[in-house]
Amino acid sequence: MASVLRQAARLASSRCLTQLSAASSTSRLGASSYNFSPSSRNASTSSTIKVQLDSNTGVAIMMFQNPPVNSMSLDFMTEFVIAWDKLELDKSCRGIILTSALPNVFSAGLDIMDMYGTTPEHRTAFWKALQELWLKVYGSGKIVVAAINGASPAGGCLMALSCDYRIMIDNPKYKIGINETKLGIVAPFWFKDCLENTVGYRMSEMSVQYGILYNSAEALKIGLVDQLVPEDKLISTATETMIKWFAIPDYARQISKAMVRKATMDKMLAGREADITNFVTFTNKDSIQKSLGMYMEMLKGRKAK
Ligand SMILES: CCC/C=C/C(=O)SCCNC(=O)CCNC(=O)[C@H](O)C(C)(C)COP(=O)([O-])OP(=O)([O-])OC[C@H]1O[C@@H](n2cnc3c(N)ncnc32)[C@H](O)[C@@H]1OP(=O)([O-])[O-]
Repeated sequence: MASVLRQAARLASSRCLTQLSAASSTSRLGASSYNFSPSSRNASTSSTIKVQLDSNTGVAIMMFQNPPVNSMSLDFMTEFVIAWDKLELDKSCRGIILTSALPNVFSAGLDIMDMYGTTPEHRTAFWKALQELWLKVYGSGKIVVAAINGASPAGGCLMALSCDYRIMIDNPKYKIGINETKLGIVAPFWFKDCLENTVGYRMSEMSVQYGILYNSAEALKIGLVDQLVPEDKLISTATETMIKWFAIPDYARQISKAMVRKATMDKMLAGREADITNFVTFTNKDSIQKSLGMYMEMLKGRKAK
């Protein structure tokens, strides 16, 4: 317990855990009384991340708008982390909903063009940015809900897995999963750990090897998402869910969250440098560059058909 408390304190001092006063409890709110617009303010400063914070409810909605498919480029991830840090520092924000401002896609995962034909220096910066983003989201003391409104493969799935609760639009055309092997590449251990922590060992073993993308109903069945809703109910359900979570005292919930996530966080923090080296060495290989190039061709060709 002492080490968990230390970790919670460390996260707090590194701004991952935000100390929120019990006085900010939203017991004055009920899901039915939720009304976003009057008190919401646009807290966005970036071109690819739009943030709307309702200071009455404490709910922030962070929308990805990096057309065409919200791929996680170095620029996108840098802007994400800047926007995230602002929310972490904002004491009026108690929870964050991650969603997409684009139709049909939550996020297409890592931007393949950042991995294909780029220098090792660029890929080092790219991977560091991804680690940073993940550490912030996974280690956050705020309540984080993914409102998955479209396709969410690979890095998009990781982003959803890093949240506390996942709500997906009930539509079989939207797929989610860790599909890296289908591209001829390997998801790092922390992608696998997040999946395993969520759906269990056997399901992860199958998923990561076969690179399975699950439709919404399948994702619910294996526990990869927690709830399915019609499209027009996605944000209202995410907000109502958040408000229910607000009823739990923050401090107790934050320490419990840090305790549950500690082993996964520690593994990454201890292996960060090695993980970067692994990624850069792996993506230096001609065979991997060839696979990435072929995959990009396939994506572009699919569109041409
Ligand atoms: C080793 C480390 C671990 C790796 C983790 C990862 O996340 S690896 C990533 C694993 N990710 C995947 O496997 C997902 C691959 N993507 C998809 O499956 C689909 O794009 C979709 C289902 C997300 C959306 O379908 P849709 O029919 O709505 O859209 P569309 O298909 O027509 O594409 C529109 C444009 O976007 C382009 N583009 C797309 N994705 C990426 C990308 N990641 N990056 C860059 N660009 C991408 C696509 O080429 C096209 O460009 P164009 O021709 O306009 O210049």
